[in-house]
Amino acid sequence: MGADHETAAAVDVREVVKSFGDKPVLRGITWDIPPASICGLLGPNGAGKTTLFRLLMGILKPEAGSIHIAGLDAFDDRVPLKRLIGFVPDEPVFYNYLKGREVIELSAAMHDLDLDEMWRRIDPLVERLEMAAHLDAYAEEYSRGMKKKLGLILALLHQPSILILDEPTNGLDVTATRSFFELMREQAAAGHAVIFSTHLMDQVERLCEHVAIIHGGKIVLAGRLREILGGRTLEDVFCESTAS
Ligand SMILES: Nc1ncnc2c1ncn2[C@@H]1O[C@H](COP(=O)(O)OP(=O)(O)OP(=O)(O)O)[C@@H](O)[C@H]1O
Repeated sequence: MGADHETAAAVDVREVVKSFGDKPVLRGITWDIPPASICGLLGPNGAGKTTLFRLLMGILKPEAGSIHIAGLDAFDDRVPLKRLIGFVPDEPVFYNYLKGREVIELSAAMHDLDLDEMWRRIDPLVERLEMAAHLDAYAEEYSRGMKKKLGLILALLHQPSILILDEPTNGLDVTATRSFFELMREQAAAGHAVIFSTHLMDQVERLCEHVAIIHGGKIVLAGRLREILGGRTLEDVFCESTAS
């Protein structure tokens, strides 16, 4: 797989190209994401982070190149991959006629989970995210942060080995952000890969072992955060990498 680390990559992206109409967005993305680690994806507005995540999720198909996740093709094998991946989109959207509890149960049914077992497992997470009091309200009426929390619960419902999170802490309050950090560290400690996009440098510095910066349709910098920083701040590294 050509990874720059000892273990096989959880996600292996090779020379991926994607355009919208005649507008090229990704011009040859190559990126290895190791298992059992937290990787932050940074990039200026419009750099293509969400587009790349949609490609990883098999929502979009690359025009050229390949994406393999746990050895499966991200587009052709997108249905079996749903069992391995938990995804939180930038702006989670829910059916307007379902309460939070029903959204969770629908998602559990789609993953073929036993409801009693699922609730026993998920209740502590619901408590940690302070969502227990809101599960009988309609999810579409939730605040932005509450929608993110429900999205995170859904992403973790089926115990995926890879988490893909698009700006996961957008809208989260201080306590919820702290809970999110703890949860992500637990996921990585359990051997799972966590990939998340953000504009918040301090979150990457506090949470991530690996980082990647996307700019001009390419990954311009990727690797272990400590080695990349070399004593500089991530903000400095980011500004240098995205200057041209
Ligand atoms: N469905 C679409 N149709 C046309 N253009 C699109 C579509 N989706 C994204 N784009 C364009 O692709 C480019 C990358 O967008 P994307 O949302 O992937 O960037 P991003 O890095 O996630 O940005 P941000 O940090 O602002 O969230 C932008 O120029 C955007 O306008």
